[in-house]
Amino acid sequence: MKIALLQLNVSDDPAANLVKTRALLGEAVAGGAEFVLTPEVTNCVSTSRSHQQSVLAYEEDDATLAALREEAAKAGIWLLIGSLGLKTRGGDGRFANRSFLISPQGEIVARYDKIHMFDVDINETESYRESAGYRPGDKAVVAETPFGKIGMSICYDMRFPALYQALAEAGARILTMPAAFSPVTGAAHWHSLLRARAIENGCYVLAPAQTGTHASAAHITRDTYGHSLVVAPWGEVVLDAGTAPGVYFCDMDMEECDKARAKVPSLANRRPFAAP
Ligand SMILES: O=C(O)CNC(=O)[C@H](CS)NC(=O)CCC(=O)C(=O)O
Repeated sequence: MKIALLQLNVSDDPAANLVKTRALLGEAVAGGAEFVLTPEVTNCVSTSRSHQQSVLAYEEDDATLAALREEAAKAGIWLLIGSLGLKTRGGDGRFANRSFLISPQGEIVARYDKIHMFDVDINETESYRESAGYRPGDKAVVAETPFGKIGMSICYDMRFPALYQALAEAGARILTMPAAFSPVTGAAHWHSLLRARAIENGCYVLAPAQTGTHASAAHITRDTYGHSLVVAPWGEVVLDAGTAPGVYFCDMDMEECDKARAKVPSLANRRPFAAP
């Protein structure tokens, strides 16, 4: 089947970002994609909690979610909205970093809240405290589609292989890893992490990414790595989008999962062991 990854360079203005995302989604549909994926925080890249408070919405009011559901239904495609920053109720006021799988009827088939928060000091000038703004999820999610089960994750999750083992054990054959990756860690780790997750689980890895320098009304600049990637279950990188925003098409053949798993049945060969 033909899939398309949207590589985005969004700002912290959700309305403007929706215009861009819709245009690229239109190109993906015109190009024949049956499954389209967008990056992490498709609606808003921002590190300012006060700015997010003023522009983000609750799930039921979110204009990006409503519009993209409508587009998926109109086009009759599957759509993974890599994630949206959303307000949440009943907690401590932090946002959710939530991924959505949308059916060709425009229905929400599954939602997943990012579990692992990027609380990291990369160097003297670059540190992140994702958990200051976002409330982590605590539930792994596998979604059913006619072309195979999808194990959902987001960005920093990709560094925690136990999550993917659980997803693969639950039947996932596709692992989605939408991202807004740091350029420093991206150059060092991105391809290796994604290829490892594909190989060890015999799964397709689909990783649509944010790219470039993100404009911000709050004047806090942020750069992301780009390189939206598709890795086949045997570990080959079958798509690397480089750094330009745009629509990137790729073929996905689910028989490749069976072939890879037949060659090296590491999922089936797993063994229990006592803790060291
Ligand atoms: O903050 C937002 O708006 C949305 N969230 C993100 O962009 C998150 C947290 S800062 N980014 C990552 O997880 C990058 C992980 C990464 O770069 C690595 O694992 O090396």
